[in-house]
Amino acid sequence: MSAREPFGARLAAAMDDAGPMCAGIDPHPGVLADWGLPDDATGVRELGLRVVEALTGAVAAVKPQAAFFERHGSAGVAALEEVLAASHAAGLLTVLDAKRGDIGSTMAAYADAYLRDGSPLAADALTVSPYLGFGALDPAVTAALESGRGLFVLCLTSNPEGPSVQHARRGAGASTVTVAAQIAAAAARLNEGAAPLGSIGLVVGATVGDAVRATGTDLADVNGPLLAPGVGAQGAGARELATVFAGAGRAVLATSSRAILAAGPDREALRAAAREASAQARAALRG
Ligand SMILES: O=c1ccn([C@@H]2O[C@H](COP(=O)(O)O)[C@@H](O)[C@H]2O)c(=O)[nH]1
Repeated sequence: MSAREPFGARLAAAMDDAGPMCAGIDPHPGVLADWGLPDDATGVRELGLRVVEALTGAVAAVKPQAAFFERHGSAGVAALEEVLAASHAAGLLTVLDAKRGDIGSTMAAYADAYLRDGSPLAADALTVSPYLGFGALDPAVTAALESGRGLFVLCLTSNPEGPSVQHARRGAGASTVTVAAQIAAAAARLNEGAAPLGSIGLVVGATVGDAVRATGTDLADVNGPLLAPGVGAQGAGARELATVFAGAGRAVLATSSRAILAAGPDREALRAAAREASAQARAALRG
């Protein structure tokens, strides 16, 4: 067992302090250009480090999107390692958005890469995909719980293509159950008894409209954090957060990337945009 407090407890404390907002670190080519940075590994490194420096204390967590670092090969991955290390040094929680998922034996290697003390790519939490079966995530669940880290399991994603898989039903007659509801129930079982919040969270987009009700997904009983992408560039705002997460608001960590980064590169403007997004999320989810 780890000396570190469980991720759920650390995240709950960070959200109480800074508000329920996570800033995404997504160095798109266009964002790098707007910041006057090159579209290479030095550019993504610089953007990531500036975000961490500017937003420590203003948001509960940062969420580097692995894809934008991997685009630049090994130098980009080295930049991601530096951004993670700077966040840890600053005491800022990290959610690495890499959406890993594979057969159990390979999942164990992903767990080793992202959820093990001493690994250069270790984050406080990792996004994972349950579409090889929730049970295939077991090595990551074990590694996360043993090391005081967390997972966010894709449940109802923010993109329009998600429902074709996530709303699918199994069973017959009145006893059908959706894929999303099964994922939420599996997470709830892993979080049973945890306080103030378990460490096995879900990804539920702020853009999903009526999908929580329509799929019979019980968010109120998950007892784990709910990562809510879709705020800002994908069109969701305070109203959508309040509606989608009614009854479960205290567990929600809203996340926004492009809309916050658009305020940069000026440090004070970036910090002000993040603080404003955080205040709006707090009012919508905890007001
Ligand atoms: O359902 C999901 C899961 C993950 N994401 C990721 O979040 C950010 C969103 O970026 P914005 O610029 O705020 O739109 C991005 O890294 C996605 O890969 C998501 O959008 N939806």
